[in-house]
Amino acid sequence: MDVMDTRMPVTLLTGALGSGKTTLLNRILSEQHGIKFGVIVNEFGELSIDHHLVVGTDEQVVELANGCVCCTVREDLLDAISRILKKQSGIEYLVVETTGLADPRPVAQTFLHEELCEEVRLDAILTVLDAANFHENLIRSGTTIDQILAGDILLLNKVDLVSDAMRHEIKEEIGDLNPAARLLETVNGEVDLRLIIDVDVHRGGVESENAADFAGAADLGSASDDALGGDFVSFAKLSATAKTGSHLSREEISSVSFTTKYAFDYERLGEFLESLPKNIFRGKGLIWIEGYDAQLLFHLVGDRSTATLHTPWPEGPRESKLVLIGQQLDREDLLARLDACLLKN
Ligand SMILES: Nc1nc2c(ncn2[C@@H]2O[C@H](COP(=O)(O)OP(=O)(O)OP(=O)(O)O)[C@@H](O)[C@H]2O)c(=O)[nH]1
Repeated sequence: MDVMDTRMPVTLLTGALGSGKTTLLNRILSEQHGIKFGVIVNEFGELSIDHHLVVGTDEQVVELANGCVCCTVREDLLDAISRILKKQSGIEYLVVETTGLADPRPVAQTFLHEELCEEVRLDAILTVLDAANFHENLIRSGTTIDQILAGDILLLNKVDLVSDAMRHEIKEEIGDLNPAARLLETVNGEVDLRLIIDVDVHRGGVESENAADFAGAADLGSASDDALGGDFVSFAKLSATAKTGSHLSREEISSVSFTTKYAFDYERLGEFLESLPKNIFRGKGLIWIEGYDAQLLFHLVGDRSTATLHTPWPEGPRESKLVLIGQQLDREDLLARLDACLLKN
């Protein structure tokens, strides 16, 4: 990095649903590094659960509205970053976590926009890969390949869940797809932060190797801007329109969200979660179980689910939130079955 470069570095954190992005983010935020991070999270599904799971303070964490950041909410991203820059909150470094379904390339393009490029610089695109669901994710969504191709650093996470032979096979496949990227293996996102954060300093001036691609893309963006009266928002809208309904509807991926102020019955909820259909490959929830003072944190990734006691419920009325993501979901059936797990009397 140029020693005079005072722009705020941005790490773009991407990777398939449930690959371990929030786990890594929390690791980054929790370590003693003396850097004040700002975080922007974007989730797929109408409910934000990550917002409650990220360890930063409210002031540090900005949540983007529902949507896939690569398709529909790039304007929000631009606004969110501009607000962070204006706030003078002392934030020195920004991490943007995209949904697991986002192509990071158009998101990265946002940082090259003239409104931002003098104040922020893309440090690296960090792609988290789920070793346990590597092939399933490749088959399920074309964006998994986009995420691998775009990554400057690839973290092969969850290596604890696969055999050595499988790990080697996956590493070879990744190497064939993106030989230029730095490939690191991790469990629960445990990694030396110097290898992933502010890498152009630590690697001696190597800024995002894929940035050149985005520079080209940004030029294209400017050309469209001129045609639209030089207004980036219009360009973003145009791209959004062009892309809306593209990859998510083609892949028939959707989400069902459920919130309730009633407590769940432990047994009934357990039976429901164990009998989830195979077309649901991601689930996340913070759930109130009758008789428990701590929130139950539920995660489903592929065919593996965990339920652990999280932090105690804050004072006041309790509200459970659950999101299920999959292909060709039977929304009415899922909502009715969830409702049947509640204790309403
Ligand atoms: N066994 C194992 N589990 C992991 C590892 N990393 C993360 N997990 C678990 O995987 C689940 C999903 O992790 P998250 O960090 O929420 O994944 P994410 O990529 O943020 O998920 P989305 O926001 O839905 O895309 C959680 O239950 C984590 O505890 C790992 O290396 N090994």
